[in-house]
Amino acid sequence: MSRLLQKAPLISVFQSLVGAHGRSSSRVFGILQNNVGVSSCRKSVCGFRALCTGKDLSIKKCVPCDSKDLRPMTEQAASDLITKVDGWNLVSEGDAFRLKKSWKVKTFTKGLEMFKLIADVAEAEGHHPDLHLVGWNNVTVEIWTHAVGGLTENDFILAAKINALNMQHLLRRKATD
Ligand SMILES: C[C@H](O)[C@H](O)[C@H]1CNC2=NC(N)=NC(=O)C2=N1
Repeated sequence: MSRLLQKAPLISVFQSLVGAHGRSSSRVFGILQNNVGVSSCRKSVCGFRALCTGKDLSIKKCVPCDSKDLRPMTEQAASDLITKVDGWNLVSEGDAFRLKKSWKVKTFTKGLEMFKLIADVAEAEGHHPDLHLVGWNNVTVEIWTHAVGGLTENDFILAAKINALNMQHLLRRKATD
């Protein structure tokens, strides 16, 4: 491998790496720098952390929240990832961020059925949301990583898996439907 690197001058490797993005190298580094810690589940590649794309969030696995390299992600990283989980909002509680999404369910018991579906995913992932059922048919789910007091990729994985659940039969049809 080192022989190969000796052949390819570093500058051309670097240009090929950042040129395709159509962005200046500082812009690419800026994005990468802001996203360190976003993909705690990815090994670093040539010193850069590969970025997680939303479409693969729902098939990823949460990492144990007590793993040593887990730390809260930056606001920029969270703002990038929130676009990948449909219907979820980034809300700040004090100086920390959480993910939040609400649904209207058909009945109180269908709200509890929804909790059970979400609980099964949370247990399978070892990562758990806060569940609220208010005014008999208003469900709100909040997710953040308690162990680090902020957001990690685990939270977005759980949100994506919740989005992938078949819950349509539990939900009230929107007025616009
Ligand atoms: C060891 C295990 O990862 C921890 O107990 C888990 C359980 N579920 C969790 N869920 C959430 N949302 N945050 C945590 O820090 C957390 N920790």
